Amino acid sequence: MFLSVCIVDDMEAISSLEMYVVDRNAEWLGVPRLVLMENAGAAVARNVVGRFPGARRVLVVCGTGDNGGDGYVAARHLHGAGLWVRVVGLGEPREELARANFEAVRRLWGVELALAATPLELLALQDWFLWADVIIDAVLGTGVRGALREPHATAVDLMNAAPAPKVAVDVPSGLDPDTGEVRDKAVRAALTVTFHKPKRGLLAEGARRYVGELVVEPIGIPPEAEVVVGPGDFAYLDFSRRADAKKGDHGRVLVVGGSLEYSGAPMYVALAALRSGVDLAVIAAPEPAAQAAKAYSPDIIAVPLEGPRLSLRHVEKVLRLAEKFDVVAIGPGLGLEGETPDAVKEIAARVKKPLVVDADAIKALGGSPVGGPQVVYTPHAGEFKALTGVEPPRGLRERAEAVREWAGRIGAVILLKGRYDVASDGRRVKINTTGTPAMTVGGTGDVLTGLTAAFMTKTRDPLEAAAVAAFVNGLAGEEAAAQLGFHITASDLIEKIPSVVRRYAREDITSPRP
Ligand SMILES: NC(=O)C1=CN([C@@H]2O[C@H](COP(=O)(O)OP(=O)(O)OC[C@H]3O[C@@H](n4cnc5c(N)ncnc54)[C@H](OP(=O)(O)O)[C@@H]3O)[C@@H](O)[C@H]2O)[C@@H](O)CC1
Ligand SMILES: Nc1ncnc2c1ncn2[C@@H]1O[C@H](COP(=O)(O)OP(=O)(O)O)[C@@H](O)[C@H]1O
Ligand SMILES: [K+]
Repeated sequence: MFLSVCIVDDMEAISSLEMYVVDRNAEWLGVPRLVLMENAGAAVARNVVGRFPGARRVLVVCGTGDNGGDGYVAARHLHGAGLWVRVVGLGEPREELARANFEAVRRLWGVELALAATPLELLALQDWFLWADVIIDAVLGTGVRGALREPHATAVDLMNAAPAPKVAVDVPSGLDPDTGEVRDKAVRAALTVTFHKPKRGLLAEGARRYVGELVVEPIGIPPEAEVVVGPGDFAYLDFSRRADAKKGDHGRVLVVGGSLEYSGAPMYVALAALRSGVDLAVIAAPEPAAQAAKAYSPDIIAVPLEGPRLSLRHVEKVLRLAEKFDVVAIGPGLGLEGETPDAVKEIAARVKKPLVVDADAIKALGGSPVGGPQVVYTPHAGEFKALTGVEPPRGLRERAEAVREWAGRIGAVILLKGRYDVASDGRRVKINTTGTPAMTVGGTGDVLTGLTAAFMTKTRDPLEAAAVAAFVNGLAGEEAAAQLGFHITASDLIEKIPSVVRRYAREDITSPRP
């Protein structure tokens, strides 16, 4: 199966953030989150009946988030299996999924449901905790933040004080799902039923006394959700702004590109970066391209490099300039004449900034690619061959394996563009499925470079920056093509970038800390 190549072995632990991303991307692939919740709750019910066959009386303690939602689903299934079920809710859920399952339980006259939003109200239900043969802990899961507040803390105390074995939903409440640490207290479960993959904290040293026996239950997340780029991946990018922000806080991109023959490519990169939400996009280009950029748009600042093409005599100036930027994109429109390849090599080797290497710069570096934790190559198939010496395989499985292998060898991120874009950092693989054949028009790769550089100012994870850039680029192309058919230009993509990003990114304005 193709995707087994890309998926880390299924007992691999994941973080709560990775779980959130997979969950949202499964939804984008068409698996409703309510289905995931139903499968999760049903898995809990199945394990309760399976592991405690003598149990008749079950108490389910539900928080106000989706962990609680799972609890309400489990309550309904256990009730349906003929057990005597009582439910304590620590407040009415706000989220629609948990709310839907809360409402479903509330209407079942055979299930006793009590709401307890304060420690006192919980203590009034103490006999329910003593009544139960099994207690299901559906208070907090991967959404836990910080020290336990009330009435959650009292709920944990009451559960731990009760003699009945506890079954934790996804994560024992109070345990940090990523580190396994317990800040003040946590449910000591006999059994933890976690979903899809174990959260890293469940396997941590010392977590066992809270986790008890661990069961990992599939909940219907397709393997593609592990590798596809989707709305969940925006969680890696920070688009928020502080009310007291100043120019440059939100990213400065330097584009090293252009030549006597080509002036448009670096402009596309700079304009795409600006539309992606950076504060400054500056082009360092040979004079003809710099003049063209200045003439074309007041949004672009162009620093002229004298002569018709990038040469060794420009290297020091470009390196000095780069110090004032967050990310450097090099390649579009440079050409490969004269000293340009050597100048590219020199700049790539010495620039101390996150770097996006595209187009002619990939060819210039071909034989001796530069690696680095913040280096991203964005080749199409021909440039991939120039970079690695091998044709990218045609099959998606083989393509993903080749990109992962070469990203590992070079020690950089490679985003191989095509019908499906395949990105890897040598370990993880991301596959972008958005886009349209209308995008074979010139310049769409430059737009992708601008998006990638811009997003690298929003995260420390260059693989995610490149993956989300490909996702946005493809959707921008789809939206432009929906209007214009196969007559789109790269400029049409740039115009669509803001609305695509705003659909998925959280663009909060955070009030500055006093
Ligand atoms: N992702 C998936 O694929 C699937 C996920 N699923 C399930 O969703 C769970 C994650 O749900 P989730 O994100 O709603 O978080 P969850 O753990 O319910 O807690 C949020 C609530 O707790 C509260 N709260 C937080 N910290 C607190 C504290 N210290 N002390 C007190 N309260 C605190 C917080 O309140 P707030 O901070 O918002 O005021 C909020 O109300 C996951 O573990 C799994 O079980 C399944 O359906 C299957 C598919
Ligand atoms: N046939 C296609 N279907 C969907 N998207 C495509 C297709 N061809 C290219 N793209 C997209 O167009 C963008 C540029 O790709 P490509 O044309 O290979 O680069 P360049 O413009 O550098 O030659 C990428 O985002 C890629 O995903
Ligand atoms: K829990």
